[in-house]
Amino acid sequence: MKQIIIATKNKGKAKDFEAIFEPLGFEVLTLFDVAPDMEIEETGSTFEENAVLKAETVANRLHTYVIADDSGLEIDALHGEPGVYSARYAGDHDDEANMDKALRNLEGVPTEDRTAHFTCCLAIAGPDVPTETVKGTCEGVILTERRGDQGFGYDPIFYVPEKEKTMAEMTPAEKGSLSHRGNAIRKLASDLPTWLQ
Ligand SMILES: O=c1[nH]c(=O)c2ncn([C@@H]3O[C@H](COP(=O)(O)OP(=O)(O)OP(=O)(O)O)[C@@H](O)[C@H]3O)c2[nH]1
Ligand SMILES: [Mg+2]
Repeated sequence: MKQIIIATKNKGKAKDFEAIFEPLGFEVLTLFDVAPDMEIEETGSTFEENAVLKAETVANRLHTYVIADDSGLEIDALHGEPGVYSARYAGDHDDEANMDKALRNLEGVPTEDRTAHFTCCLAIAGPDVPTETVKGTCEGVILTERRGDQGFGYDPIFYVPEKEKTMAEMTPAEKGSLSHRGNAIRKLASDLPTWLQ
């Protein structure tokens, strides 16, 4: 089976990648498999800068092709917060505290003003090629309480009107069919055969 390395330590993200790449015949490896000691400080101020930083750091270390994902939630009524700080909004990778903070900051905001979107920037870096990036987005509405137990991050409060479900009420495959990550991967997919032999 072909292997693809995702420069992530987020197990929820890894599951999202597996739901999309496994049906295409790829085994998904993460930093836990290939470089568990690596901690990359995300010093960029945009999703793109952080995705490139993560992909190039790991590609330089391993001398092979690597994909990195930098992503986050932007809430319109909060002027784009939490944005690049999504993982560390209230506590470092504390999904429950992060959701509580978003809900608190949106208290009293009516449904029609609770619009938000997820963005996913993917960077693919390799030893002898310029790094490429692609972006995918997904539009939704922030609920007032959690619904569903799938996914990760803000999925239980991110409602997708077309599906009448939160992302946490979808299977991994259904989330992948419309998510910011799925949309970014589909843009990248046409390049994959030449990048990853
Ligand atoms: O509900 C969600 N559904 C998603 O599909 C999703 N995608 C991103 N996010 C949020 O944005 C942060 C990314 O930050 P991030 O790109 O730095 O990743 P991370 O730090 O979690 O892992 P790594 O890949 O850097 O190792 C994550 O932690 C989450 O809070 C999501 N929340
Ligand atoms: Mg991170």
